[in-house]
Amino acid sequence: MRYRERKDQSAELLRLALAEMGRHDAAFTPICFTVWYEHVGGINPRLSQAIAHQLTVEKRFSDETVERLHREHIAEIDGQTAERISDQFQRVMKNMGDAAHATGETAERFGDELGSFGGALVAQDPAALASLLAAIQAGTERMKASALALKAEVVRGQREIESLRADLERARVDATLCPLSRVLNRKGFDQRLDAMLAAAPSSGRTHGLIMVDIDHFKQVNDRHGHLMGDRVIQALGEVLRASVTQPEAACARYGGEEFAVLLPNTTAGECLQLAESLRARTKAMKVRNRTTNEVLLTVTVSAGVACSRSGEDPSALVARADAALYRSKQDGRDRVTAG
Ligand SMILES: Nc1nc2c(ncn2[C@@H]2O[C@H](COP(=O)(O)OP(=O)(O)OP(=O)(O)O)[C@@H](O)[C@H]2O)c(=O)[nH]1
Repeated sequence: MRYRERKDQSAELLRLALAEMGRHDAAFTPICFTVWYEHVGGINPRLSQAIAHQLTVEKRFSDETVERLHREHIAEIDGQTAERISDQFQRVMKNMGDAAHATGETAERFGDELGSFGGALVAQDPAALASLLAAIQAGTERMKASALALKAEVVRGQREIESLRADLERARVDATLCPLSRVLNRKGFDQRLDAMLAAAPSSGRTHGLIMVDIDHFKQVNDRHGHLMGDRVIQALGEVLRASVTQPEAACARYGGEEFAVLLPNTTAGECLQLAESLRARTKAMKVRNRTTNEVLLTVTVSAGVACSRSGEDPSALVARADAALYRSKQDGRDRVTAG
Protein backbone atom coordinates (compact mmCIF):
# COMPACT_ATOMS: atom_id res chain seq x y z
CA MET A 1 0.00 0.00 0.00
CA ARG A 2 1.23 3.48 -0.90
CA TYR A 3 -0.03 5.34 2.20
CA ARG A 4 0.61 4.02 5.72
CA GLU A 5 -0.06 7.08 7.88
CA ARG A 6 -2.30 6.80 10.92
CA LYS A 7 -5.37 9.02 11.14
CA ASP A 8 -3.67 11.67 13.34
CA GLN A 9 -0.59 11.73 11.06
CA SER A 10 -2.72 11.99 7.94
CA ALA A 11 -4.74 14.82 9.54
CA GLU A 12 -1.52 16.78 10.00
CA LEU A 13 -0.51 16.06 6.39
CA LEU A 14 -3.96 17.15 5.25
CA ARG A 15 -3.47 20.49 7.04
CA LEU A 16 -0.02 20.99 5.47
CA ALA A 17 -1.19 19.92 2.01
CA LEU A 18 -4.15 22.31 2.12
CA ALA A 19 -1.82 25.17 3.09
CA GLU A 20 0.37 24.36 0.06
CA MET A 21 -2.66 24.12 -2.23
CA GLY A 22 -3.76 27.56 -1.06
CA ARG A 23 -0.40 29.03 -2.10
CA HIS A 24 -0.80 27.95 -5.74
CA ASP A 25 -3.21 28.62 -8.60
CA ALA A 26 -4.18 25.04 -9.42
CA ALA A 27 -7.72 23.94 -8.59
CA PHE A 28 -8.37 21.91 -5.41
CA THR A 29 -8.74 18.59 -7.22
CA PRO A 30 -7.96 15.13 -5.79
CA ILE A 31 -4.91 15.05 -8.11
CA CYS A 32 -3.68 18.33 -6.67
CA PHE A 33 -4.24 17.07 -3.12
CA THR A 34 -2.31 13.85 -3.84
CA VAL A 35 0.66 15.81 -5.18
CA TRP A 36 0.89 18.02 -2.09
CA TYR A 37 0.04 15.21 0.34
CA GLU A 38 2.92 13.07 -0.98
CA HIS A 39 5.24 16.07 -0.93
CA VAL A 40 4.54 17.33 2.61
CA GLY A 41 4.57 13.76 3.92
CA GLY A 42 8.03 13.13 2.44
CA ILE A 43 6.51 10.03 0.82
CA ASN A 44 7.86 10.65 -2.66
CA PRO A 45 11.40 12.14 -2.74
CA ARG A 46 11.46 12.30 -6.56
CA LEU A 47 8.27 14.34 -6.55
CA SER A 48 9.69 16.66 -3.87
CA GLN A 49 12.83 17.17 -5.96
CA ALA A 50 10.70 17.97 -9.01
CA ILE A 51 8.62 20.43 -6.98
CA ALA A 52 11.78 22.14 -5.71
CA HIS A 53 13.08 22.39 -9.27
CA GLN A 54 9.75 23.65 -10.63
CA LEU A 55 9.57 26.33 -7.90
CA THR A 56 12.72 27.87 -9.37
CA VAL A 57 10.83 28.53 -12.62
CA GLU A 58 7.26 29.00 -11.44
CA LYS A 59 6.26 30.43 -8.07
CA ARG A 60 2.56 29.49 -8.27
CA PHE A 61 1.80 26.17 -9.91
CA SER A 62 -0.94 26.03 -12.53
CA ASP A 63 -3.33 23.09 -13.14
CA GLU A 64 -1.05 22.03 -15.99
CA THR A 65 2.03 21.87 -13.75
CA VAL A 66 0.24 19.95 -11.01
CA GLU A 67 -1.18 17.47 -13.53
CA ARG A 68 2.28 16.98 -15.04
CA LEU A 69 3.85 16.41 -11.62
CA HIS A 70 1.14 13.85 -10.87
CA ARG A 71 1.53 12.14 -14.24
CA GLU A 72 5.31 11.98 -14.06
CA HIS A 73 5.82 11.12 -10.40
CA ILE A 74 2.66 9.50 -9.06
CA ALA A 75 0.41 7.96 -11.72
CA GLU A 76 1.57 4.54 -12.89
CA ILE A 77 -0.46 4.32 -16.08
CA ASP A 78 -3.35 6.53 -17.03
CA GLY A 79 -6.61 5.66 -15.33
CA GLN A 80 -8.62 5.03 -18.49
CA THR A 81 -6.08 2.55 -19.86
CA ALA A 82 -5.84 0.75 -16.55
CA GLU A 83 -9.64 0.50 -16.37
CA ARG A 84 -9.95 -0.73 -19.97
CA ILE A 85 -7.28 -3.41 -19.49
CA SER A 86 -8.78 -4.49 -16.20
CA ASP A 87 -12.32 -4.73 -17.73
CA GLN A 88 -11.07 -6.78 -20.69
CA PHE A 89 -9.08 -9.02 -18.41
CA GLN A 90 -12.11 -9.66 -16.22
CA ARG A 91 -14.23 -10.47 -19.30
CA VAL A 92 -11.64 -12.99 -20.54
CA MET A 93 -11.47 -14.64 -17.13
CA LYS A 94 -15.28 -14.79 -16.90
CA ASN A 95 -15.60 -16.40 -20.35
CA MET A 96 -13.00 -19.01 -19.49
CA GLY A 97 -14.63 -19.58 -16.10
CA ASP A 98 -18.08 -20.03 -17.71
CA ALA A 99 -16.69 -22.49 -20.27
CA ALA A 100 -14.90 -24.49 -17.54
CA HIS A 101 -18.07 -24.50 -15.42
CA ALA A 102 -20.22 -25.72 -18.35
CA THR A 103 -17.73 -28.51 -19.08
CA GLY A 104 -17.72 -29.43 -15.39
CA GLU A 105 -21.53 -29.70 -15.35
CA THR A 106 -21.59 -31.79 -18.54
CA ALA A 107 -18.93 -34.09 -17.11
CA GLU A 108 -20.87 -34.44 -13.86
CA ARG A 109 -24.11 -35.27 -15.72
CA PHE A 110 -22.22 -37.78 -17.88
CA GLY A 111 -20.72 -39.34 -14.74
CA ASP A 112 -24.21 -39.76 -13.24
CA GLU A 113 -25.47 -41.30 -16.48
CA LEU A 114 -22.53 -43.72 -16.56
CA GLY A 115 -23.40 -44.73 -12.99
CA SER A 116 -27.00 -45.53 -13.95
CA PHE A 117 -25.84 -47.35 -17.13
CA GLY A 118 -23.69 -49.55 -14.89
CA GLY A 119 -26.88 -50.72 -13.14
CA ALA A 120 -28.63 -51.48 -16.47
CA LEU A 121 -25.61 -53.45 -17.74
CA VAL A 122 -25.80 -55.71 -14.71
CA ALA A 123 -29.46 -56.46 -15.69
CA GLN A 124 -28.20 -57.75 -19.09
CA ASP A 125 -31.43 -56.83 -20.89
CA PRO A 126 -30.51 -56.81 -24.68
CA ALA A 127 -33.20 -54.25 -25.61
CA ALA A 128 -32.15 -51.96 -22.80
CA LEU A 129 -28.49 -52.50 -23.81
CA ALA A 130 -29.06 -51.02 -27.32
CA SER A 131 -30.68 -47.85 -26.01
CA LEU A 132 -28.00 -47.74 -23.32
CA LEU A 133 -25.24 -47.74 -25.93
CA ALA A 134 -27.03 -44.96 -27.87
CA ALA A 135 -27.31 -42.90 -24.67
CA ILE A 136 -23.62 -43.48 -23.86
CA GLN A 137 -22.70 -42.41 -27.36
CA ALA A 138 -24.82 -39.23 -27.05
CA GLY A 139 -23.28 -38.48 -23.65
CA THR A 140 -19.78 -38.98 -25.07
CA GLU A 141 -20.58 -36.59 -27.93
CA ARG A 142 -21.83 -33.98 -25.45
CA MET A 143 -18.64 -34.40 -23.41
CA LYS A 144 -16.51 -34.07 -26.54
CA ALA A 145 -18.34 -30.92 -27.69
CA SER A 146 -18.08 -29.37 -24.26
CA ALA A 147 -14.37 -30.19 -23.96
CA LEU A 148 -13.74 -28.75 -27.44
CA ALA A 149 -15.64 -25.56 -26.54
CA LEU A 150 -13.54 -25.24 -23.39
CA LYS A 151 -10.34 -25.78 -25.38
CA ALA A 152 -11.38 -23.11 -27.90
CA GLU A 153 -12.24 -20.69 -25.07
CA VAL A 154 -8.86 -21.31 -23.40
CA VAL A 155 -7.01 -20.72 -26.69
CA ARG A 156 -9.03 -17.52 -27.30
CA GLY A 157 -8.39 -16.44 -23.70
CA GLN A 158 -4.65 -17.05 -24.02
CA ARG A 159 -4.54 -14.95 -27.18
CA GLU A 160 -6.48 -12.12 -25.55
CA ILE A 161 -4.31 -12.22 -22.42
CA GLU A 162 -1.22 -12.03 -24.64
CA SER A 163 -2.61 -8.96 -26.41
CA LEU A 164 -3.59 -7.39 -23.06
CA ARG A 165 -0.06 -8.00 -21.83
CA ALA A 166 1.25 -6.14 -24.91
CA ASP A 167 -1.26 -3.29 -24.26
CA LEU A 168 -0.09 -3.06 -20.68
CA GLU A 169 3.54 -2.98 -21.77
CA ARG A 170 2.77 -0.20 -24.26
CA ALA A 171 0.92 1.74 -21.55
CA ARG A 172 3.85 1.28 -19.20
CA VAL A 173 6.25 2.62 -21.86
CA ASP A 174 3.88 5.53 -22.60
CA ALA A 175 3.79 6.33 -18.89
CA THR A 176 7.50 7.07 -19.00
CA LEU A 177 7.49 9.00 -22.30
CA CYS A 178 7.14 12.74 -22.78
CA PRO A 179 4.40 13.02 -25.43
CA LEU A 180 5.81 16.28 -26.81
CA SER A 181 9.47 15.42 -27.26
CA ARG A 182 9.07 11.61 -27.53
CA VAL A 183 11.99 11.00 -25.19
CA LEU A 184 11.69 9.65 -21.63
CA ASN A 185 9.89 11.86 -19.13
CA ARG A 186 11.26 12.63 -15.69
CA LYS A 187 9.92 9.42 -14.24
CA GLY A 188 11.54 7.36 -17.01
CA PHE A 189 14.77 9.28 -16.48
CA ASP A 190 14.76 8.57 -12.72
CA GLN A 191 14.23 4.86 -13.35
CA ARG A 192 17.01 4.64 -15.95
CA LEU A 193 19.40 6.72 -13.82
CA ASP A 194 18.86 4.40 -10.84
CA ALA A 195 19.37 1.34 -13.04
CA MET A 196 22.53 2.84 -14.59
CA LEU A 197 24.14 3.61 -11.24
CA ALA A 198 23.15 0.25 -9.74
CA ALA A 199 25.55 -1.54 -12.11
CA ALA A 200 29.30 -0.92 -11.91
CA PRO A 201 30.90 0.28 -15.16
CA SER A 202 33.64 -1.81 -16.82
CA SER A 203 37.18 -1.06 -15.84
CA GLY A 204 38.44 2.27 -17.20
CA ARG A 205 34.88 3.46 -17.94
CA THR A 206 32.25 5.46 -16.08
CA HIS A 207 28.56 6.27 -16.36
CA GLY A 208 28.01 9.66 -17.97
CA LEU A 209 25.25 12.21 -17.61
CA ILE A 210 24.76 15.20 -19.90
CA MET A 211 22.31 17.93 -18.88
CA VAL A 212 21.19 20.12 -21.77
CA ASP A 213 19.19 23.34 -21.43
CA ILE A 214 17.82 25.58 -24.19
CA ASP A 215 19.29 29.08 -23.98
CA HIS A 216 16.99 32.05 -23.43
CA PHE A 217 13.97 29.87 -23.94
CA LYS A 218 11.72 32.35 -22.19
CA GLN A 219 12.46 34.77 -25.05
CA VAL A 220 11.36 32.12 -27.58
CA ASN A 221 7.99 31.92 -25.82
CA ASP A 222 7.74 35.67 -25.36
CA ARG A 223 8.63 36.52 -28.98
CA HIS A 224 7.11 33.62 -30.89
CA GLY A 225 4.43 32.27 -28.57
CA HIS A 226 4.12 29.17 -26.45
CA LEU A 227 3.21 26.93 -29.40
CA MET A 228 6.46 27.79 -31.11
CA GLY A 229 8.22 27.09 -27.81
CA ASP A 230 6.60 23.66 -27.85
CA ARG A 231 7.82 23.08 -31.40
CA VAL A 232 11.37 23.86 -30.31
CA ILE A 233 11.09 21.33 -27.49
CA GLN A 234 9.76 18.81 -30.00
CA ALA A 235 12.64 19.55 -32.39
CA LEU A 236 15.25 19.19 -29.65
CA GLY A 237 13.70 15.81 -28.82
CA GLU A 238 14.27 14.82 -32.46
CA VAL A 239 17.90 16.00 -32.34
CA LEU A 240 18.50 13.95 -29.21
CA ARG A 241 16.85 10.82 -30.60
CA ALA A 242 18.81 11.08 -33.83
CA SER A 243 22.15 11.79 -32.11
CA VAL A 244 22.08 9.40 -29.17
CA THR A 245 22.34 6.03 -30.85
CA GLN A 246 24.34 3.99 -28.34
CA PRO A 247 22.14 0.99 -27.48
CA GLU A 248 22.33 1.44 -23.71
CA ALA A 249 21.99 5.23 -23.74
CA ALA A 250 18.76 7.09 -22.96
CA CYS A 251 17.50 10.62 -23.57
CA ALA A 252 14.97 12.31 -21.35
CA ARG A 253 13.16 15.54 -20.82
CA TYR A 254 14.26 16.40 -17.30
CA GLY A 255 11.72 19.19 -16.92
CA GLY A 256 10.62 22.31 -18.80
CA GLU A 257 13.31 23.14 -21.35
CA GLU A 258 15.97 20.95 -19.73
CA PHE A 259 16.95 17.59 -21.21
CA ALA A 260 19.28 14.83 -20.03
CA VAL A 261 21.28 12.07 -21.68
CA LEU A 262 22.40 8.97 -19.80
CA LEU A 263 25.46 7.24 -21.17
CA PRO A 264 26.21 4.05 -19.26
CA ASN A 265 29.65 2.47 -19.47
CA THR A 266 31.35 5.18 -21.41
CA THR A 267 34.39 7.44 -21.15
CA ALA A 268 34.53 11.10 -20.18
CA GLY A 269 35.90 11.86 -23.65
CA GLU A 270 32.96 10.16 -25.38
CA CYS A 271 30.47 12.04 -23.17
CA LEU A 272 32.05 15.39 -23.99
CA GLN A 273 32.15 14.52 -27.66
CA LEU A 274 28.46 13.66 -27.72
CA ALA A 275 27.54 16.78 -25.73
CA GLU A 276 29.51 18.90 -28.18
CA SER A 277 27.80 17.24 -31.14
CA LEU A 278 24.36 17.84 -29.56
CA ARG A 279 25.26 21.48 -29.08
CA ALA A 280 26.43 21.87 -32.69
CA ARG A 281 23.46 19.96 -34.16
CA THR A 282 20.99 22.05 -32.20
CA LYS A 283 22.65 25.25 -33.33
CA ALA A 284 22.41 24.10 -36.94
CA MET A 285 18.72 23.24 -36.53
CA LYS A 286 16.28 25.62 -38.18
CA VAL A 287 12.65 25.92 -37.19
CA ARG A 288 10.79 26.80 -40.39
CA ASN A 289 7.35 28.01 -41.32
CA ARG A 290 5.63 24.82 -42.49
CA THR A 291 4.04 26.44 -45.56
CA THR A 292 6.60 29.03 -46.71
CA ASN A 293 9.70 27.17 -45.47
CA GLU A 294 10.97 30.50 -44.15
CA VAL A 295 13.41 30.10 -41.22
CA LEU A 296 11.56 31.36 -38.17
CA LEU A 297 14.18 30.84 -35.52
CA THR A 298 17.28 29.03 -34.41
CA VAL A 299 18.26 28.18 -30.86
CA THR A 300 21.36 27.23 -28.93
CA VAL A 301 21.80 25.00 -25.91
CA SER A 302 24.17 24.90 -22.98
CA ALA A 303 25.31 21.59 -21.56
CA GLY A 304 26.97 20.20 -18.44
CA VAL A 305 28.67 16.81 -18.32
CA ALA A 306 29.41 14.69 -15.25
CA CYS A 307 30.81 11.18 -14.99
CA SER A 308 29.82 8.98 -12.06
CA ARG A 309 32.11 8.42 -9.11
CA SER A 310 32.17 5.14 -7.28
CA GLY A 311 29.26 4.89 -4.79
CA GLU A 312 27.79 8.23 -5.88
CA ASP A 313 24.03 8.52 -5.49
CA PRO A 314 21.76 9.66 -8.36
CA SER A 315 21.02 13.11 -6.97
CA ALA A 316 24.75 13.86 -6.46
CA LEU A 317 25.51 12.99 -10.09
CA VAL A 318 22.62 15.16 -11.31
CA ALA A 319 23.78 18.02 -9.06
CA ARG A 320 27.31 17.88 -10.56
CA ALA A 321 26.02 17.83 -14.14
CA ASP A 322 23.63 20.67 -13.28
CA ALA A 323 26.45 22.69 -11.73
CA ALA A 324 28.50 22.23 -14.92
CA LEU A 325 25.48 23.32 -16.97
CA TYR A 326 25.15 26.39 -14.78
CA ARG A 327 28.78 27.25 -15.52
CA SER A 328 28.08 26.96 -19.26
CA LYS A 329 25.25 29.48 -18.78
CA GLN A 330 27.46 31.79 -16.71
CA ASP A 331 30.28 31.65 -19.27
CA GLY A 332 28.01 32.90 -22.07
CA ARG A 333 25.82 29.88 -23.06
CA ASP A 334 26.06 27.83 -26.29
CA ARG A 335 28.84 25.74 -24.78
CA VAL A 336 29.67 22.48 -22.98
CA THR A 337 31.32 22.31 -19.56
CA ALA A 338 32.73 19.23 -17.85
CA GLY A 339 31.84 18.88 -14.15
N1 LIG B 1 6.55 26.53 -24.67
C1 LIG B 1 6.92 25.91 -23.54
N2 LIG B 1 7.62 26.62 -22.62
C2 LIG B 1 8.02 25.98 -21.51
C3 LIG B 1 7.74 24.62 -21.28
N3 LIG B 1 8.29 24.27 -20.09
C4 LIG B 1 8.90 25.37 -19.60
N4 LIG B 1 8.76 26.40 -20.45
C5 LIG B 1 9.23 27.79 -20.29
O1 LIG B 1 10.64 27.81 -20.34
C6 LIG B 1 11.06 29.04 -19.79
C7 LIG B 1 12.36 28.83 -19.04
O2 LIG B 1 12.83 30.09 -18.71
P1 LIG B 1 14.08 30.33 -17.77
O3 LIG B 1 14.25 29.21 -16.79
O4 LIG B 1 13.96 31.73 -17.24
O5 LIG B 1 15.33 30.18 -18.67
P2 LIG B 1 15.71 30.69 -20.10
O6 LIG B 1 14.86 31.82 -20.58
O7 LIG B 1 15.79 29.50 -20.98
O8 LIG B 1 17.14 31.28 -19.87
P3 LIG B 1 18.50 30.52 -19.59
O9 LIG B 1 18.20 29.11 -19.18
O10 LIG B 1 19.11 31.29 -18.48
O11 LIG B 1 19.28 30.59 -20.86
C8 LIG B 1 9.92 29.57 -18.91
O12 LIG B 1 9.40 30.72 -19.49
C9 LIG B 1 8.90 28.42 -18.96
O13 LIG B 1 7.57 28.90 -18.97
C10 LIG B 1 6.98 23.91 -22.27
O14 LIG B 1 6.66 22.72 -22.14
N5 LIG B 1 6.61 24.60 -23.38
